[in-house]
Amino acid sequence: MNLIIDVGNTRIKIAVFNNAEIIHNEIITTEEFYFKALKLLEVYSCKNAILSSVGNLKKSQINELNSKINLIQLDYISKIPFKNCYKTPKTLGVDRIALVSSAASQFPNKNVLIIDAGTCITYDFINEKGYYLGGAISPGIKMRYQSLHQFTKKLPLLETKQPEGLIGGSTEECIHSGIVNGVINEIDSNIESYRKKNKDLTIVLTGGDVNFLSNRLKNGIFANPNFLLQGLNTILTYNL
Ligand SMILES: Nc1ncnc2c1ncn2[C@@H]1O[C@H](COP(=O)(O)OP(=O)(O)OP(=O)(O)O)[C@@H](O)[C@H]1O
Ligand SMILES: CC(C)(CO)[C@@H](O)C(=O)NCCC(=O)O
Ligand SMILES: [K+]
Repeated sequence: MNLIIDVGNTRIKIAVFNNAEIIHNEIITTEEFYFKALKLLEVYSCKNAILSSVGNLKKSQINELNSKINLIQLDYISKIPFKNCYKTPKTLGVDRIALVSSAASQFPNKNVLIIDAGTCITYDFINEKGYYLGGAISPGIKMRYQSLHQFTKKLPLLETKQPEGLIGGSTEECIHSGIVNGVINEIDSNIESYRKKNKDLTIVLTGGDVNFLSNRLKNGIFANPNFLLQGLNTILTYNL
């Protein structure tokens, strides 16, 4: 059994894999981290673990866990199942390394565009030769709501909501239209651009907003909320 930990910018996800199958999956807080990890180690008698962090987790918390189990901390020197052509490999987010590893293992010899709609929306492209070329980073849905509120005097902080239509008839409707229609147009139009350049393109959508977005986007997309966790499990297996 493998223990898989994904420390995102907003939330920590912890999972247990039996070979390629997820048998436990939950979202935890920073405070719960050590207790929950230890508990899962024992309950499932995990032998190996991997941790990817782009967020806040204290070094001491990681060291504590490291003393209990063989823990791989994903970084830019970890062994990965693709060729990294990013111009600044040292600054590439480890979450993106995990997503691309997932694509390399689940869709070998395919052009794959991975869209992770989380705190940020990231686009990552790996070609059929297994070369990772990069992609794009833009603000996530929640971040867009927060920034409109934070950087203006008059705009309220709203929860994500499907807009009634294109033309917002009130302050709230205008915000929902601007953000949600904006994100959907951004994603659909990026997909179109990638499709024009790559005839045979596999598209994967993941991240905290996957459910909100998947039926609002144009067709032909694999929605998989566990794509990043699966990538971490792939890297762990690859490094043992
Ligand atoms: N219960 C929730 N708490 C926070 N965000 C949520 C929740 N449910 C859905 N979301 C959405 O998920 C997004 C955050 O995604 P996710 O949980 O993947 O972020 P994360 O843990 O920071 O991971 P990453 O850093 O990889 O994006 C937010 O934009 C928000 O709209
Ligand atoms: C882009 C985020 C914030 C998405 O979680 C993360 O992957 C990150 O911190 N990346 C570092 C910059 C880069 O990937 O080039
Ligand atoms: K993300």
